[in-house]
Amino acid sequence: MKTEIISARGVRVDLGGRAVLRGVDLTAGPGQIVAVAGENGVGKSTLLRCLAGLHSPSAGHVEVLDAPPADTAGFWREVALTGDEPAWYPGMSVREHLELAVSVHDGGRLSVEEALTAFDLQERAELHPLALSTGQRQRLSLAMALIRPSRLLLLDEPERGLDTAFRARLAGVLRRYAAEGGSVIMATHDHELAGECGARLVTLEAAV
Ligand SMILES: Nc1ncnc2c1ncn2[C@@H]1O[C@H](COP(=O)(O)OP(=O)(O)OP(=O)(O)O)[C@@H](O)[C@H]1O
Repeated sequence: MKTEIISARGVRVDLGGRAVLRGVDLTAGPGQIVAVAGENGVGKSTLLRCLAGLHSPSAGHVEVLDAPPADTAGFWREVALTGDEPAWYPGMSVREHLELAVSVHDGGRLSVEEALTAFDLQERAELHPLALSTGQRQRLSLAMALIRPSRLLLLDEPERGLDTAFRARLAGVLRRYAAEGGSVIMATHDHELAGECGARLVTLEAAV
């Protein structure tokens, strides 16, 4: 029986006429957290986008949940991606954004109150997201990904804007997600976060 959630072999991605990724291998099974590290520009975000079906590899083979990743509704029911700040709905509060995530996905992994507590947003729940600080908005982005059911989280620099105390707390949130059988691939510069999550570290080297 196949147990891998992600299987990427010999992946090459070309952007702007040059290879950004070349010969990249990555696997992850249920309950595993993988931290993808490497210097600025080495291709971490590109790899995540490739796993999300948003870039096609020009060589190699990628399977996510037993099929090539595809930007389809069925794929996004199983996979949550965070990276660039999402567009927030005008006139909707933090709480309403979380309620929306639960209703769109037919139920939550967490209740809205649990998510507000886990991401320390209880006192900001009635504000519009743009009234939050940068780090608080990052916590909301992560809460939107974790409140809904999924089998795979693709997180691009989840530590962005977070203070040290919340980074430690995030490690606990991700460990719990993995303990429930979910897989996490995160691009990160934060080796401490990766260590606290018990993540397997994969360091990308510049494609030559
Ligand atoms: N659309 C694009 N067209 C051309 N080149 C691109 C495009 N997107 C990214 N690149 C290039 O691909 C390389 C990898 O970018 P990527 O964002 O994946 O790096 P990264 O490892 O995530 O970097 P960082 O740590 O700074 O976030 C960079 O040199 C970037 O300039």
